[in-house]
Amino acid sequence: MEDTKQAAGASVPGKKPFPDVQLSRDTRNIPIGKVGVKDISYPIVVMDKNRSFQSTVARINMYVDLPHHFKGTHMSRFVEILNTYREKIALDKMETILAKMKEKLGASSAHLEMEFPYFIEKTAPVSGAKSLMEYTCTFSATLSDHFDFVLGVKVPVTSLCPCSRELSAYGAHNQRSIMTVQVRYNEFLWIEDLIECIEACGSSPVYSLLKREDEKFVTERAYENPRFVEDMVRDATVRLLAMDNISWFSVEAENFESIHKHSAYAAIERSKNI
Ligand SMILES: Nc1nc2c(ncn2[C@@H]2O[C@H](COP(=O)(O)OP(=O)(O)OP(=O)(O)O)[C@@H](O)[C@H]2O)c(=O)[nH]1
Repeated sequence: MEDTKQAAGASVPGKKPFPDVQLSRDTRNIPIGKVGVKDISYPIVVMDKNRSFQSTVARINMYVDLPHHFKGTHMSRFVEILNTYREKIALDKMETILAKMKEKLGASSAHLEMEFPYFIEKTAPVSGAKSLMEYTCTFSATLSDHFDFVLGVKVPVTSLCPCSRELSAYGAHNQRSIMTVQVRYNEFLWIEDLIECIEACGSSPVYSLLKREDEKFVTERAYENPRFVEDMVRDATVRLLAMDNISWFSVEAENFESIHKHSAYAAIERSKNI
């Protein structure tokens, strides 16, 4: 009877009330860890080390937990909350948005994930030609009894195989690799600084624009700097351990092998307990 009353829901004057099916009771006794909306495309603002801020478009996921006795969550409220912050969705709003999600959805935990392209101006190593390069970044935040935030970046690099270089009379196989880094930190960390740290771990950084003199330079630099996936994640670990403000990290390297159909892969995760 109680449930039927609750399920009566909102109404429009003169019309039959809309039943609130989500509020009805579920009897399977199974709570849900994450339920919500996925893949919303939405404008956000990201702090930019050189230009103060940068506007971009994120793919956003928003989830909350759902107690066992409710049939469903209220999907429309996630988007309503997002719309409240419209032009102002940025890193410093994540905890506020999560608190609103918990409040409006009566949840004990809330998750907010954003994946977005971030652009950095790079300078070619010899010609000095400038161009914008896109990096895929992620913000992943959770609010339960405490706030947790993880910054992630996918950094493309060139890797040149040390084994191939040793064995071959000419050249060495080399390929584009993706290094994926995720960090928890105590003091503000620029995306640019994290990218610079990871880019140094491959055989060479990659660029959007290279003239012929640059091409010669990056080809030779990679040859002089061969790297296995193991070298890449170990070098990254040394560098990330030396960054005092980082409390936890995970780093992965995937080399899209040019002599195989599969990739070479390595990963390291460390908590610094600071
Ligand atoms: N919970 C849930 N809702 C879904 C799903 N797929 C679509 N929806 C729809 O999400 C819409 C919005 O639901 P609510 O947020 O409860 O909408 P509402 O009752 O108008 O909003 P409130 O008054 O704030 O509760 C409904 O039309 C649902 O049918 C699903 O898989 N689960």
